[in-house]
Parts: sequence; C-alpha cells; structure tokens
Amino acid sequence: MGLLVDGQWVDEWYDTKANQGEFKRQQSRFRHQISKEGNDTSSPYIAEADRYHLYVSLACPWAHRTLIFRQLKQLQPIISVSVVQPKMLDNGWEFSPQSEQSPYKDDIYGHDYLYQLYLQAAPDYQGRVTVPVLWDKQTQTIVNNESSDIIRIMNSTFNHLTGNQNDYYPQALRGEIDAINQRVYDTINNGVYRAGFATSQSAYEQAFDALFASLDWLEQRLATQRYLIGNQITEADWRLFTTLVRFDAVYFGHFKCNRQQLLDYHHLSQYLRDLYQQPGIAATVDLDYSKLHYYGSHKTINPTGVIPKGPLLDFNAPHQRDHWETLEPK
Ligand SMILES: N[C@@H](CCC(=O)N[C@@H](CS)C(=O)NCC(=O)O)C(=O)O
Repeated sequence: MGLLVDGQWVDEWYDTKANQGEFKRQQSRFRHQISKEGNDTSSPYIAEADRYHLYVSLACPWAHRTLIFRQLKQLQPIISVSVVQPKMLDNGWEFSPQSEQSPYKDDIYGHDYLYQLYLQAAPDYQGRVTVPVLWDKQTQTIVNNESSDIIRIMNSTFNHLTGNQNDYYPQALRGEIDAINQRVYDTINNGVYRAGFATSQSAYEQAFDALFASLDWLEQRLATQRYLIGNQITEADWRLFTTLVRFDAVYFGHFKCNRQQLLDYHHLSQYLRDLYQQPGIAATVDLDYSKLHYYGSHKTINPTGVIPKGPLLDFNAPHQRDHWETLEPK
C-alpha cells in the first residue's frame, strides 16, 4: 500500500498521526464530465460506445457502485472493464498479466500496476492511486476517478445509446437524495473505514457510535417504506448497498464494527436482500474476493493475513418487502 510522490511510487500506510488517529480520505483529482454529442460542448469527452474503460476492484465499495450502474443502465456493451487482483500490497493495486486467462489483466495497456496508469494520465500526479478509474481510450487519460461522479455520468449520459431511460437521480428527489447521501457517506460508507483505519481509541469510538446511530436511524426509516426515498429505488439505495453487503463478512470483524451484525437488523437485512435480488446485482457482488482483499492487504490490522471462513450468508433468502408495492406511496 502506498502513494505517488514526485512521479515515484512510495510504499506507505495511511498517515493518521496528523489527525489524532483519525483516517481522512483524500479528495479525488480527476473530475471531468462526459457530454452527449451535440448537446453540450463544455467537455471534450463525448458519450460514445467503446470509448471508455473502467478499472475496478471487486472489493471496493466505491468501485462497486460503478459496476452496479454499468449493470442497471445496460452499459456492458458500451463501457469495458478491467479488474485488479484482490490483494493490494507494496505496489498498490496490481494486475496479474502472466497468463492469457488471468481475470486480473489491464486489457488496454497490459500494465503491471495501477499507478502506471495514473502516471500515464498525469506524470505529476501526487497521492493515492485509487479505484474506480473511468479511462478514455481515445485521449488516453483519466476522465474521472470519483465514484459519485461516475455513477451520475452513467445514470444519464449514455441514454441515447442504450435506450435505457431509468433515472436513479430524478430531479424531484434530488434534495432528499443528497441529504441522505451526505449522512450515509460520512457515517456509513466512509464511517466503516473511519472505524477500521482509526489508530486511536477515541477516533475509533467516535466513528463506531456515529455508524450505529445511522444504522439505527435507517432501520426505523425502512420500517415504514421499502427504499430510502419511498417506494422507488434511487442512487441513495445503491450507495448504501455496497457498504451493507460487505458488512457482516468484512466490516463487522476486520474493521471492528461489531456492536451487532447487519443480520440482527430486521428491516435493514431484508432491505439488503431486496436490493441484492434486483436483476443483475448479484453478479456484481464477490464476497470471497472482498474478504481476500481486506483481510489479506491490511497488514497493520491483520498481520497474519489469515482470511476468516465465515460467516455463512444467504442474500437469496426471501426478503418479504414486495408488499410495499401494494401500499400507497408516502
Ligand atoms: N473518492 C473515491 C474513493 C475511492 C477509494 O478510496 N478507493 C479505495 C479502494 S476501496 C482505494 O483505491 N484505495 C487505495 C489507497 O487508498 O491507496 C471514490 O469514491 O471514487
């Protein structure tokens, strides 16, 4: 695990000393938009088939969002994908290009490490080398490495090419979605990392308390409606989903988020299964790969690298939340 400093890879764990043991996530640097052709010329990146490529890890909840939107918006034939190998060790995210059959190859350049792609895009790049990356094969650079932007791009920009008009960020619900996203990001999506990467007791406990206060709040909310915003699935649900689906297998043990399992929340666990069972979603979830990544990469947290076998989870069990469909929206 490391970062780029002056064009060189430096092997270094997160620096939490400057923040009283608290983990601070760095800002994403590449934040370009993609525009529909002839529609908006403010961006040099135009929505075209076979032009963009996604680099992801199947363990990463942020990258997972982009895989979900690629699926939901039927972008598989339009945006290609490369997956890094599960463990992130001294050289950061790596590919294993050794064999033709390797599922973890950089299909565009055959790089060994993801940091080589960042250097290709910006030789002066400083900082951590993260997934997801949305890459432009035409201008050979990074369009965007911020998952919250990438899913919005996917939500609307390619509709004329796919014919898929599903909108997970509808105009009328944006205020509510943004408000939920903010709390879910701070205390749940990033909250599990703030608990797991904390290097002081107080930073850990603060993150832990805020995390479970938010899960309790969502449990109540989901007692009276099927999804976070009424009866319609929105971006807010998918952003929450990628943390919930890893909770019992990874965050409960590895990140010490162990007041209770997600399974112990009646509504939240059914809601999780409801989302998991939406068409195409199960294929985006790989918990074995995720466990291998977290338990196998973070040597400061799990020095032996031993991967736990459990828990046994069945996201295909009935969720009993369809009945909301017959009720009036709130
Ligand atoms: N803001 C970014 C965060 C992405 C991120 O932090 N990804 C993690 C994996 S879950 C990563 O690549 N970490 C590498 C590192 O920190 O060195 C986004 O949402 O796209």
